[in-house]
Amino acid sequence: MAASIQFALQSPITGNKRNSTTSIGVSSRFCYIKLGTEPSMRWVCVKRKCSYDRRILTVSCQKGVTSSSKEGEAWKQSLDGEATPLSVVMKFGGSSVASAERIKEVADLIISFSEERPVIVLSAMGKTTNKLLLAGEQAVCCGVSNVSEISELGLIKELHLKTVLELGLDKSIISVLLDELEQLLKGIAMMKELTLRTRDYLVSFGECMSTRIFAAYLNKIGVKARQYDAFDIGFITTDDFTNADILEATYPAVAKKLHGDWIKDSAIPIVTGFLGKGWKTCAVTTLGRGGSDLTATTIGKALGLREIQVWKDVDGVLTCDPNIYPKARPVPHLTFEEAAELAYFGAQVLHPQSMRPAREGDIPVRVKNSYNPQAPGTVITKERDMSKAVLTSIVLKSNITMLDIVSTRMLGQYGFLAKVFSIFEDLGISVDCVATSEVSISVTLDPSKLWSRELIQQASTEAFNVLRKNGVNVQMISQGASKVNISLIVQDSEAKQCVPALHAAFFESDSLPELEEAGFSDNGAPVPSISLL
Ligand SMILES: Nc1ncnc2c1ncn2[C@@H]1O[C@H](COP(=O)(O)OP(=O)(O)O)[C@@H](O)[C@H]1O
Ligand SMILES: N[C@@H](CC(=O)OP(=O)(O)O)C(=O)O
Repeated sequence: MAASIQFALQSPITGNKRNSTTSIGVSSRFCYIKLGTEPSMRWVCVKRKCSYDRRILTVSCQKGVTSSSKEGEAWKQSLDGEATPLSVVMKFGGSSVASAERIKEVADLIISFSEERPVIVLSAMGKTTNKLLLAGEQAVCCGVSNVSEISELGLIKELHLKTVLELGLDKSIISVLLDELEQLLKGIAMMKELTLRTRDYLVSFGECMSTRIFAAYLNKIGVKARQYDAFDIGFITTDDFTNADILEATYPAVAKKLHGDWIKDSAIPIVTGFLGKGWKTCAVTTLGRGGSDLTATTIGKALGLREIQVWKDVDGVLTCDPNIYPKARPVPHLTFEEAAELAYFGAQVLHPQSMRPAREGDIPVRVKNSYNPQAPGTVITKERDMSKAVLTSIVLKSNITMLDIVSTRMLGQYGFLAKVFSIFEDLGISVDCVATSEVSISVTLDPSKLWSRELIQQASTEAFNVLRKNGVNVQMISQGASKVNISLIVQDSEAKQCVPALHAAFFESDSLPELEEAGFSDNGAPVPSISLL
């Protein structure tokens, strides 16, 4: 099939239409078009079914979103007209690859899906990322000569070397990285500082080692695999170290590399989660904690895959955090919007940004349990049957700050809210929930979006009743435009008791558990929000 496409592009700025023959590449479901020749113009991804029409495409160009034309050209050459045979991406979190035994189990799981031709994304083994960060903190103050004695460095070495040994692999696959890691820690000790940039480079050792070990193990047992560092295959990000955003240029570059290599010599790609490369600095960046989920959905969208699988240590997305309330149960279906809200409000199970590429590519995300693969898990799609849904899940977010602004000067005035929010903007503080009256505004400060739908009335009334019966004073309620969330703000000291009470009311029997008498401290201290999704 030819993949050269005629598009009449309409400039979003001038409104002028201009004919443009934009040669592009296609993946199995998408095609990418580069708008303009300047590097600052963005890639646009459209559904492949549109790609063979001559049609007007109106697009908005985002400032600051960049793409390299060189990559686009190379990508075009490799993908022209060809659908990728890769079909799913499977991401395994730290808990799924925490030991040699777990790695063997995950390898067996992948082999059992061999007809899928998967791309594998891995996080660092177990709690390695936390240990690397602690080692970095210790290096800042321990002195160069004591770096070898840092306890976390010892634990990291021990875990990885033991794993390599138990899997029957050659330790040379990680020994260079372990030496480099120690050198880096000595550098930190010498400088007596740990910048955000260095922090990202430091934690990257976790994913770099886990993927090398896993690929080597698959090859050893006769399953052809190829290891990739995400920062070397086109994961191009902003330079916001520790919390970088993926840039549009990533999609064609990653698709080109993974698809092209597969076509030349098919081997299961094993990709480092969580990592990218800053587009200006070219340094290693990270996508925020838990960012491997986002790596997986980005690959899913780039290649237009059939499904994105995120394998965890729980039976899917649950009705609440099982660490707070063990009776939490799996939620079988969620929409992208609901899952994103859950994640924004702090449900640790998914990375807050990870739903965006899946939603844009309309690719189902399945959250599964690598310890219990038979469990159906949670399927996240664009739409689901909402006819019986009242409440989906409860998230508790601690230590948010609530600010009450009271001024009689607001009465009958205009522009007051605008002034307040411009101050937050100047300070770079994102506002979470807002409630207003004629003379006051209450805001909670943290990132999120909120909703309203018919059922919200029922859900919020019932939630209020549950909390009132249990003596909890709701300080603020907020529902916003995204239609999938209500937030109730209560005192920190009462928050953990609210979750079982709400869970029992909405997901269990009719009888409600009584909360213990809780002292209300009204001292304006940070309060948590309970988000009811
Ligand atoms: N609503 C929720 N549903 C499922 N898990 C949750 C929820 N809220 C918090 N969690 C926690 O998230 C953990 C899974 O996420 P994460 O640690 O990122 O997994 P992984 O490292 O395997 O990717 C679970 O073990 C659970 O403790
Ligand atoms: N290892 C990184 C990235 C990640 O996604 O981890 P996990 O999948 O284990 O949450 C972290 O701990 O943040």
